[in-house]
Order: sequence, then C-alpha cells, then structure tokens
Amino acid sequence: MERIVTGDQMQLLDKYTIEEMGVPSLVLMERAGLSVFEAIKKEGFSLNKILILCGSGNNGADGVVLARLLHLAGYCTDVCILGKPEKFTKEMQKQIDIGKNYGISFVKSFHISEYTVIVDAVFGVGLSREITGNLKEIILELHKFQGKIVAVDIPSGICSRTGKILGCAVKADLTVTFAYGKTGLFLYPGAEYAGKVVIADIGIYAKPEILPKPEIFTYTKGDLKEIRRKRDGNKGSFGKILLIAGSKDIFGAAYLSGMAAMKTGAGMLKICTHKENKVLFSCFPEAMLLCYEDDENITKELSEGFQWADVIGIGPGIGLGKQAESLLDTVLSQGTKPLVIDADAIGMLKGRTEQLKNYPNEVILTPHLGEFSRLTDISIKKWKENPIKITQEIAKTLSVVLVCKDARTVISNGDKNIYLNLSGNDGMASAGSGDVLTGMILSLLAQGKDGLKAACLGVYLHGAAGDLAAKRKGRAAMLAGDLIDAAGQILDEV
Ligand SMILES: NC(=O)C1=CN([C@@H]2O[C@H](COP(=O)(O)OP(=O)(O)OC[C@H]3O[C@@H](n4cnc5c(N)ncnc54)[C@H](O)[C@@H]3O)[C@@H](O)[C@H]2O)[C@@H](O)CC1
Ligand SMILES: Nc1ncnc2c1ncn2[C@@H]1O[C@H](COP(=O)(O)OP(=O)(O)O)[C@@H](O)[C@H]1O
Ligand SMILES: [K+]
Repeated sequence: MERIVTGDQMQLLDKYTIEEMGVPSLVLMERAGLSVFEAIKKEGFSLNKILILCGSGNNGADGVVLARLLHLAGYCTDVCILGKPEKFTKEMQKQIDIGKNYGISFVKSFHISEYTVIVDAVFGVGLSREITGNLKEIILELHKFQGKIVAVDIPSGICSRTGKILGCAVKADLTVTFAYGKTGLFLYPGAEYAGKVVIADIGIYAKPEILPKPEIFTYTKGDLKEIRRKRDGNKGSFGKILLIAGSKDIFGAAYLSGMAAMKTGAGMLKICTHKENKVLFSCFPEAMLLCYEDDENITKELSEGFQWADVIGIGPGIGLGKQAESLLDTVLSQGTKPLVIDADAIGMLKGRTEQLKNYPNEVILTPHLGEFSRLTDISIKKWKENPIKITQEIAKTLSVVLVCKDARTVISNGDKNIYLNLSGNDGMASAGSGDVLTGMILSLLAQGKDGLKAACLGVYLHGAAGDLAAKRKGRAAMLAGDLIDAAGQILDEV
C-alpha cells in the first residue's frame, strides 16, 4: 500500500518536518535537488547542455540546487530565473547566493534549440492560480522542444490536487516528485503531462495523526498477496456467489461476470438469468443456473438462493424492465448477505436509496461516471473537479462502498481512507470490462474480504490484468475476456 497526497497535504507535511522534526528546509531542498540529479542520470538522457527554468518559490530553489550539482559534476548547465526577485523565498535567495559562489551560469534569455534537456522548476505544489502572460508563452514554447523535459515535483501548470491544467502546463517526459505521489500527477490530464513519475524520498516525516484527512492510498502488485488461497481449503471455503445477471437478449454480461468470479478463485457460482440464456451456459458448466421465464415471479427461489449464497451480485445485463426492477426489489428487501450492485441495477436505484441505506449488510456500488451522474445528479465535470471528496461524500450519504469507475477509479466507504487506483489502461475502455470487474469483486468478497478491501483489491487486480492483457494483445485489440485469463496469471505469480 502506498500513500498519495494532495499538494495541500504535502505542504503541511513539509512544514511539520521542518518545524516539529527540526530538519532545516535547506537540507530537504538539498536532498530534493540531489534526487532529481540522480534520476536524470539514471534515465540516460543526453546531457550535452541543460537549461533549468526556475520560479521564485521553493520549487525554483530546488532547481538552483540541481544546477549546482550538475555544474559540479561537469555538465554544461544554464539557469534562467523566470520569477521576480521581490517574490523570492528566503531559501531561493540563499540558493542563488550559493550558486553564484560556485560559479553556475545564470542566463537572462535562451533558445530552446541549444539544449538537450530542460528542467522545469517554475512552480511546484505552491501553484495557486492560472498561469498567464509571459510565463504562459514560455511554457507553450516548451511544447515545441525536441529534447527531454524533466519536471521538479510536478509539471508547472498542473493543479497538484485535481490534475487540471491551470492556464497551460509543461509536458514532461519525467517527473521527480518528493516524498509521496501527488494526486494531480495521477488524475487526468495531469497524468499525461507528468510522463514517467519517480517518487524520491527526501526525509519528510510526520506523525500519522497529524495527516490531514482524507488519507489517500493506492495498491501495488505486492498487495495482491492478501488474496491467498488456503492450502487445505475446499470449494465451500472459497465462497458461494449468487449472481443475478443477463436478460432475455443479453447473455455476455452474465457470462463475463461469472467467469471472472470463478477464475479469480471463488468456490461456487449460481447465476440467476432468463431461461433463454440456458443453452448458452452449456459452455460454462461450472456455473449452476437459476432460470426464470418472462414475467415469472421467482421470489421464493431467490430467497433460497440468498440463504445458500455467501455474497450476492446484481446488475450486469439485467436490463431496465419491470422484471429487472422486481429482481432488484427482492434483493434489497430480502437479501442479507454482502451485495454488489452494478450496471443496470444502479440505473434503477434512484428512487430506492432509502432501501439501499437500510440493507442489512455491506453494499458495494460500481458505477461508471455516467451511471454515477444519473444516480446522484452530480455532473461528470463536477466529479472530476473533486473526485476524492465527492466520492467520499456520496459513499457516506448512501452508506455504501462506492467504486467510481474511470481511467483513475476512486473508492470510498465514506470513512477517512480513500483509494485511488493507478493500474489499468485505455484498452479497458471496451464493452464488458465492467462486468469482469463485478465478478472479481464478488469473488474477493466470497473469499472473505470486507467490502472496502474486496473493492480496492478487485479494482487493482482488474487494472493490472488490463496492463498484462495490453502487453499480450495490444490496447486496441484486447477484449474484456482477456482480462480474466490475465488476472489468473497475475494471481498465480504473486
Ligand atoms: N522547504 C520546503 O518547504 C520544501 C519545498 N520543496 C519544493 O518547494 C515547492 C513548493 O514551494 P513553494 O511553496 O514556495 O511554492 P512554488 O515554488 O510551487 O510556487 C510558489 C510561488 O509561485 C507563486 N504563484 C503561484 N501561482 C502562480 C501563478 N499562476 N503565476 C505566477 N505566480 C504564481 C506564488 O505566489 C509563490 O510565490 C515544492 O513543490 C518542492 O518542489 C522541496 O524542496 C522540499 C522542501
Ligand atoms: N482509460 C482507462 N484507463 C484505465 N481503466 C479504464 C479506462 N477506461 C475504462 N477503464 C476501466 O474499465 C472498466 C469499464 O467499466 P464499464 O464502463 O462499466 O464497462 P462495461 O459497462 O462495458 O462493462 C472500469 O473498471 C474502468 O475503470
Ligand atoms: K515544476
């Protein structure tokens, strides 16, 4: 598990390290400059001539440290200070004085074509408004640069909280960020502007209790070790899933969800679907079936299913008709087991939020942003301006684990910890991916994880499977079904 912070949180962590732990600001800065120096060398960029653009704040001061280190190591380096002297922080003034003592080259103007690497140390997490005027022109000119661009902490112009572009932004090949990844480096469009992100330890420390809430975290491959199979387990110990999915003309969603659940380790699966799909399940004999006919009332059979199952899933491909509504009502009124609600079932939740809140067990909702927007009347644009906070607030209001699916999926149970997912790629933006995710989350729930854990691990695994499938098949050609086999391989590897 790794922590991610907003720029505001980072500034508090810097302050705590300096004021409470007693590490001088200049020491942190020296480590910051050194870590960028090392990252640039490691990347193997051509370092014939380097230009460092500095603002007047401490991001600029990091840039001057870097210039000194490069100069001392014998690299031809120019520094151009774009910020006004009257705005220099005391650290920036100090670094300029030190730099002058070491004889580094300060230039007043430059031609970008003379350089092989340009370092952006104009603004860091202190950027507080849109970039305009002369600075904007310079940043836009950098878009034409043919060499490599390295951003210090965050590309100038990217909002460190939302990833939004404030006026204009530097497009970096490499961003060396300090202490923790910043949300703005991972949310789009910031993620595209940051290029490769390297996180450098510079000695930031704060007692956990002073960390401003909500805390944001993400998973990496090692976290999948939590999905461990019991050596002496039997099919009962890996959980029983009742999945209500598919409808008269829709078979694929039920198949993909069910297959994803079984192939990520669930013990038993019963699929409740329309009778017409029965023949199609002949290629999936591992699944048991509970079939209904048009307008048939299967409340009794479903109740028995609720008794049998450890977890319940409803939604993929069930449609929006009367029968689908009645299935959802039966689940909400008679189900007692942990429940995953997806796709069409989310579309029918609008008048049923009280029932949702009263459900006697954990509920996980997995809307994509369109479904989220229709359910909450919050526009996608508004969500994107504050995805962390809005996801947390709605999760709390609805008393659910809310999985807002996007290129960067955000998950919250309304509590202080928010999950931001970094695995996955645009190859997953194709029909059926969401159905696969539902199956994976159900599987992890059935294997005993709580709602938040199952959602976060499931989303991480789903994205990691997407990354492996993209490597095997290519992002354009991969299909939702490819995620299922890839996930199996990933689980086996960890
Ligand atoms: N001692 C510290 O606090 C440390 C700071 N570090 C570096 O310092 C950065 C943060 O430094 P600062 O807080 O000084 O902030 P920045 O250097 O990011 O920029 C702040 C300055 O830019 C001005 N500004 C903001 N938006 C502007 C706009 N649109 N147009 C023109 N001017 C604008 C502000 O008024 C302020 O003067 C971090 O990103 C990191 O690179 C690191 O060296 C670690 C230690
Ligand atoms: N650009 C992307 N990068 C990473 N993941 C993505 C991207 N686009 C879509 N996804 C993921 O793919 C899944 C799509 O789900 P959904 O929209 O419900 O698909 P469907 O309804 O077709 O099954 C989500 O888990 C989402 O996070
Ligand atoms: K920067």
